[in-house]
Amino acid sequence: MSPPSAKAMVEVSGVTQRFGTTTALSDVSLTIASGEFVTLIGPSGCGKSTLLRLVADLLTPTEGTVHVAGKTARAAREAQDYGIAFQQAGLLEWRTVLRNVELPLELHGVGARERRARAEELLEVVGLADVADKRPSQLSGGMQQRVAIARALAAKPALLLMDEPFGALDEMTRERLQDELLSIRAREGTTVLLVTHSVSEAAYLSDRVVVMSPRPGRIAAVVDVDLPLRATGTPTDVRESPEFFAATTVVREALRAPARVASP
Ligand SMILES: Nc1ncnc2c1ncn2[C@@H]1O[C@H](COP(=O)(O)OP(=O)(O)OP(=O)(O)O)[C@@H](O)[C@H]1O
Repeated sequence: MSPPSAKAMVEVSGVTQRFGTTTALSDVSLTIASGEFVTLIGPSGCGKSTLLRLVADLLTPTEGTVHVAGKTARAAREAQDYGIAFQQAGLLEWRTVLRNVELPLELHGVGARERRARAEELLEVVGLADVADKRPSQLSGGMQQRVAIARALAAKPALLLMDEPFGALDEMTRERLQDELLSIRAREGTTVLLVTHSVSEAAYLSDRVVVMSPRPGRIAAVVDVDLPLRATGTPTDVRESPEFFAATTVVREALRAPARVASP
């Protein structure tokens, strides 16, 4: 077995995941470079969440290996090398919204004053400053998801693992948070692995879109996305650019006939 490579943030090698008689993933290998933004897309049940959970060490692969930041997935979890925002927000009901966002900072031993300032800043970013003192159950599903996103970002992790983080949000909030995520990523050099069902979201955010096929889940195609206007244009320029439309077309086609590696 080859050692994990130095510059890879995530290295999944020959992973098969079985649940009883169900093979959720079959021989999946994926390397994500440090600073890369990769999305997983594919039909329901193709194993996207399973792959994310393996990287997060919430599952141990039946076969194969997973390395994160040059360590085993277990060691990376223990070192809290990544932030997680999953479909179920997973907030702690006995803590206020603010104290939920502070949690990863507490675990990293950050002092109370700095913790509070950072959590307040992030609640501002996700547009929830005014509900900082509420309990999670007093918030709508979309608001809870935004708290989970703020919490995932709190400790400025080198790696963000996100499972449909924008799923329950209205279109305007979704686009605003997508842009916020891109600017945080540009600022901090964060590596992101994100699961989505949205072709346009995948094309808009990613350096690479990994298209998965169902039963058993495999990587069917990898689409490189290059949107030159990301560097110089506004979000609207990017969303209306021919390169963006070309990328969404290639991803859509790969989803329909997933059997090749493609580039727009
Ligand atoms: N803990 C588990 N126990 C048994 N089967 C599981 C478990 N987790 C996932 N599966 C099965 O593995 C397969 C892949 O599930 P997974 O949730 O990874 O798919 P997905 O692509 O994320 O789906 P969706 O897009 O609907 O969220 C499915 O057949 C699912 O039923």
